[in-house]
Amino acid sequence: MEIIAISHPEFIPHEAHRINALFREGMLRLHLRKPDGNVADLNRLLGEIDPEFYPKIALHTHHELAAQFGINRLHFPENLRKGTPEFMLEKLKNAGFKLSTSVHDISELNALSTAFEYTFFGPVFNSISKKGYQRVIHDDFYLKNEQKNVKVIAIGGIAHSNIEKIKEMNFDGAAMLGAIWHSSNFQFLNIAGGLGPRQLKSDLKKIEKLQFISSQSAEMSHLESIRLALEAGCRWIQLRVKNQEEAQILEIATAAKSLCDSYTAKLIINDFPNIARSVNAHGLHLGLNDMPISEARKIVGHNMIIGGTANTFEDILLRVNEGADYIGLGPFRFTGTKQNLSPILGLGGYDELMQRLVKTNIEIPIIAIGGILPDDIPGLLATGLHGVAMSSALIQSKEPKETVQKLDEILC
Ligand SMILES: Cc1ncc(COP(=O)(O)OP(=O)(O)O)c(N)n1
Ligand SMILES: Cc1nc(C(=O)O)sc1CCOP(=O)(O)O
Ligand SMILES: [Mg+2]
Repeated sequence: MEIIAISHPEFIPHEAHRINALFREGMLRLHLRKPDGNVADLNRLLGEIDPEFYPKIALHTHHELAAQFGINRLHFPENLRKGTPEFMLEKLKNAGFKLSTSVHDISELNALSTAFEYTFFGPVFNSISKKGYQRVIHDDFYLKNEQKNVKVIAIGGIAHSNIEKIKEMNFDGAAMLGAIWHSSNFQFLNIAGGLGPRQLKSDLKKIEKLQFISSQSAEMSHLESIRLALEAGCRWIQLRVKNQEEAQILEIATAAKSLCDSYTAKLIINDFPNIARSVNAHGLHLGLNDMPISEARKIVGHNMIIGGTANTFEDILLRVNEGADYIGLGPFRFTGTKQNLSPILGLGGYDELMQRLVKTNIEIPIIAIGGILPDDIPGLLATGLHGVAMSSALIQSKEPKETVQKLDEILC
């Protein structure tokens, strides 16, 4: 059963990053349908969508943009189909385009050109998004195979609650609009959940709420700091080595990986995508001055977690658009652990940024970082963030095990 998403008919705030996020969560196809949208606005929106998703996008209007963006899916709304000669459709198909169309009268289904890969048919239920758009079939409808010339995708009023019904009616798939964009959340995730990629994501890409950042001092090496954190109970370790040759960092990372493996903890490598890949780390963390996340993705692949640093709302949007799996947002207060700190956020800064995320429906785990002490955590969690990353407070704790136990209780 194919699930196809249809864009909101108007241009909506932060649309590109919502679309990027939906694709990353497992959306397999998006029909970009902006009936009144002009070519400049559509061009701008496409420019903001991650190019890796262009093969999954079908254009309803302004087909002339397909060549510019390397898009090979074209949709022919009913009127456009009726005005396009068969030989043109065949020519497009033979040139490698995948064509789709829309039908509202059931008798037209088996007369459709086989140049089309599939057609939308509906509304099968009363539409959620178009008021007064009433269904054209009854509850006991069954689509016979001999009625179809091409695959038939049900459209109109599709939601989580009726998707099973669509299967029973023998449709080949379902297209959703209102259930995605009229929800206050990324409803698609709930509906598409369990279809594959999202399941994979939830298992492999779980972000721990307590993250330890390694550090080196006259008293303690990176590996010793990692052992201290592991023995205390931390299960998410970020190796953050500064001012050393890459070959030496690789050596430390290799030892850190076997140490983490022996405690079944996750190792995240700071700054170095190639080292993260070489040691088969669980994740990679990149700052705003490091390699862009989209480039690092090409090195480490899609299954490795990539976290990105942010200090402002604009940084967060950038990280979401780049495909970050979590965001390290900081600094909370001054810390000597990192040089050249960004402006300090304080509790007020987290509160304001978290509220903006809720208002714009952006969902991504946010990890607070920078000079955090155990007593800061309840206040930080109350802003809605996911967890915290700490270095000095754990290393300097007189009783690291008790401290981690206390932190786990607060964070769980
Ligand atoms: C969880 C987490 N958040 C932020 C950072 C900072 O990364 P970056 O901005 O690249 O700075 P350096 O750590 O490289 O100095 C982090 N490491 N982890
Ligand atoms: C690595 C790092 N990044 C920060 C940022 O604000 O981006 S603050 C920071 C240091 C975290 O260590 P501690 O808990 O000792 O302050
Ligand atoms: Mg960095």
